[in-house]
Amino acid sequence: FTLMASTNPIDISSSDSELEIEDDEDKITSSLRPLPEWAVKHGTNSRGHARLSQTIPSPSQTQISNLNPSNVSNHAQIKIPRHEPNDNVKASTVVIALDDDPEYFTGNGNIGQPWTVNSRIANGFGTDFEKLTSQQALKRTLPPSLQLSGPSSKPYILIDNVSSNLIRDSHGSSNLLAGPSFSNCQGYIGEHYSRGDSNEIMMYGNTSRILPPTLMHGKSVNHTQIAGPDGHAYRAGVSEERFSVNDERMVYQAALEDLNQPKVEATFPDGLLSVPLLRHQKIALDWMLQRETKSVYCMGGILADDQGLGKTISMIALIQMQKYLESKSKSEDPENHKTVALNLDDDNDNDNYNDNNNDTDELEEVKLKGESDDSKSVPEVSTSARAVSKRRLSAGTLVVCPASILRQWARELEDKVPEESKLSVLIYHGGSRTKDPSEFAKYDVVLTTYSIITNEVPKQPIVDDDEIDEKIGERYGLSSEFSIKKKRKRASHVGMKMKKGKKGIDSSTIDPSAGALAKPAWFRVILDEAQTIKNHRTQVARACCSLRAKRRWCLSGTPIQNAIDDLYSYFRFLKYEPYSVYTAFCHGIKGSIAKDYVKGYKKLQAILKVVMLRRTKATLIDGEPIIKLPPKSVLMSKVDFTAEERDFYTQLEADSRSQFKAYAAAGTVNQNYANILLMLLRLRQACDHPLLVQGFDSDSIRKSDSVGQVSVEMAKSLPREMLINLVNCLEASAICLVCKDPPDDPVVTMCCHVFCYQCVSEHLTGDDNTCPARGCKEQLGADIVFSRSTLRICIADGHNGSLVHPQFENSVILQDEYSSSKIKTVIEILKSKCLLKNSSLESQSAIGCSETSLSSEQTYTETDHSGIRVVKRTTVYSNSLADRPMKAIVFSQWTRMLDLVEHSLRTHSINYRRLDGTMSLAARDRNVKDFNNDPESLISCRLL
Ligand SMILES: Nc1ncnc2c1ncn2[C@@H]1O[C@H](COP(=O)(O)OP(=O)(O)OP(=O)(O)O)[C@@H](O)[C@H]1O
Repeated sequence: FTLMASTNPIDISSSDSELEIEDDEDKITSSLRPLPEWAVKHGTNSRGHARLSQTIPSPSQTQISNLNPSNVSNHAQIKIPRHEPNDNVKASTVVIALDDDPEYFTGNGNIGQPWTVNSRIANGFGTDFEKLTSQQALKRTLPPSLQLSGPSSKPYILIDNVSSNLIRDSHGSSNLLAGPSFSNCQGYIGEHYSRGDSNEIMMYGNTSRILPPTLMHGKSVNHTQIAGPDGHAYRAGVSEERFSVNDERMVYQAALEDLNQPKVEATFPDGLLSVPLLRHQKIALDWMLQRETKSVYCMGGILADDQGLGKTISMIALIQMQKYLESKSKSEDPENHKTVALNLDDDNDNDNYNDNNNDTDELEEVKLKGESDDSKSVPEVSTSARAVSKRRLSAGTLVVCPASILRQWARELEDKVPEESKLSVLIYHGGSRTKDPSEFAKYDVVLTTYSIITNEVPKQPIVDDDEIDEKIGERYGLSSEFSIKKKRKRASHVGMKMKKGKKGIDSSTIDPSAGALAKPAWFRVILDEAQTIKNHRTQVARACCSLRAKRRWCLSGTPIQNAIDDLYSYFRFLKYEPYSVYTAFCHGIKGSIAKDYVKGYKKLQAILKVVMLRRTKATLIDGEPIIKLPPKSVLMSKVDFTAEERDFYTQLEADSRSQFKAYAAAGTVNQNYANILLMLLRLRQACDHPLLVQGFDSDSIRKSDSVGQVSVEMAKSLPREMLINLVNCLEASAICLVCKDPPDDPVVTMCCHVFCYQCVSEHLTGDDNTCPARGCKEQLGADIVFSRSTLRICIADGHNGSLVHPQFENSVILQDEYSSSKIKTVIEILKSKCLLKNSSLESQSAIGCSETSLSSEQTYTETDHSGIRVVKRTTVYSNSLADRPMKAIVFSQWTRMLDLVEHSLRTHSINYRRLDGTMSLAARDRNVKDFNNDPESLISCRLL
């Protein structure tokens, strides 16, 4: 994902599907959004009520006023600008956020970094992690009566007693390692929401708002200081939530930040990458090379740099460097090279299994270098007699990532590696992917997704046995060492059994159902967005742990999202002994923290130090921030309704109130929980554009849905209770029952099982039409698989009263062509911030102004107090944004809103590209490329 000189966001709030009840609910909570009195007061469900009251800062009066037409929250948020360390930087970017969704500012993901524009952004709201969070949130909030129906849905993330209290933030998730961004976002949210302002477009620009010091870039923010136990510096950025000296999160965060960072930079030969590595990336490279070559066991680790610091490019540098060193050592000493280099049979994976496994020979093909016609730089396999006798299939580097960033990896490999040292890359994805594992040997890098790994690789067993061991151990006072030995014994027993009986863990080479990916011994496996495997009990985590690899890496900007347990899954994948054994992890880490958290976290710090490298944007190297970004400014614009829009909103609110009262009078609030959330959602939609509130016809459903018309027709014919039941099933289920990942494009079957649409679609058209849920024998068809939007729209259509009031039926504000107040404001901002500036730039270039360099490396010498001369280097970035063109990103939560914004963009001849979750990977990729590279476009708005 290509950097732009700076980026200003415009947010209209968006997710991939319409009418996101659970997102709405989640945001209500996460943003401390005031709720209307009628929704709060009657929140009779104890869980829901508790949660609501927790999140509402002041009681009813304020809440009511905030839903009054004059105070309706109608924000659009604009972030302005940051630029990246990229010489190719072409433009500045405005991010406009319509719909007041503070998730953009939670430091969670790339949205908080407008300068990293890539297809991940599309993922930010539509898929995996965010979805999971909101689904969980909804699940927690839904009354039991709404959760009973459908298949039992286990919570996806199990939070242990030890850690959940320690690290949950006010959103109930993540951010443990978020460093200053965590504090920033708390501060920001506190500041923003405590003011109770409304009807605003929020804009991040160079002006207006005085930001807390922690938000100011360019200031040398001392990270440890922010996290430090005295709390002073921290307080500057935190207005809503204050931490006591003894707050464990602070202790933990300080412990982690205090890790002694390595400082040695690798010497990276010219010509291997087309861009120079930044200093922190060279340091990462050196550290990774050390881990891969000097470490006796666990050859790899966790690169946990903050989002956007260039983990991908650091990894590509590692791959290139290893290839370079290999060819160098080969040319210098060909004989020695043969026997020493890269003996994949030393695979540290599955120790007990890999030795002497002659059983597998007959099932394996061999692709030793030299036997291949196309002997591109396949990692070399030792030609030692032992290795040859074992005849194991080998392959290069496997990168596993979410589907949404697969193309981005490919693009980075393409763009950042010059022609003369190109890496051969295979994208292992899609129905027509090869079934021949020997194909992998032809490529330096194979890119694939977590879903495919889950489908193709046999899973390791769940570690529950260990837990039993642990309990027994505790009961009888056995030491953790004893338990570990016991576990090892048990593991070797399993290994023996596998050798003989061909069953048990990692039967990849003997399990006929194992797919191609499970067959080779990989030279290196990289898990990008490794938090995907944070729950070690999930199939995806167990499948990743079964991959056979010599070197293993986890990349994650948020390595701990929920609990210390998250780390266990990485340790298990990395084979980081002894903590890769659950008992050792529990005794050695969780137990220590439970006993004395200060000491416990210090210990964890030391344990992590070995395998984890983490830097944030505020990390200093030799007193200098590792990356210098221009300040991010936030500008909030208040948008007034027109008289007609205000009438519309007032009427909608009145209808919603009376509907709610009717539920309350009938004692059916609990049963109508989903409807109540839907009513709140409608009110928010009305702030964007009244048309969003109107029901959609089947055409508009089909336009944004993967399910077909037959499904819509069937849904229309179902009783309302059944539709609600299906919605509940869909929203209570955090994982797809086929791939065991958070569902991508989730659908629910009539038998109440939830899948990714892609996962279940094979069962709609293939030979086997039975439901793929375990034990379910229901026949499936396209007519009984429903998407969320189909269900919600059908529910809403039969829901008199809360939709458009008859008096507005023919109103002009309900026309596609109508440009709502908020859309008008967006266009105004785009014109004033971008078009004006860009046209003046154009005229400058016409009179011969040259583009200034964005960054340059400067070397200078300093004499320290002992008289030693120290050579220092620093990268200087141009602070001037004035000479760069401006690009903009417009977010919305609703794809329908994107349609409406698009309409206005076209009307005003503003060039744009669209990006949303309904688009194919190829289409997304094309649009991202266009957005980044198209010199024609003065402004490209990516609508997410
Ligand atoms: N040395 C460099 N020169 C030029 N561009 C760079 C450099 N390092 C990183 N970038 C660019 O910065 C952007 C962010 O990098 P990257 O995606 O690797 O970050 P990341 O740490 O992997 O982020 P995330 O946690 O979101 O995955 C990319 O567009 C990348 O090409």
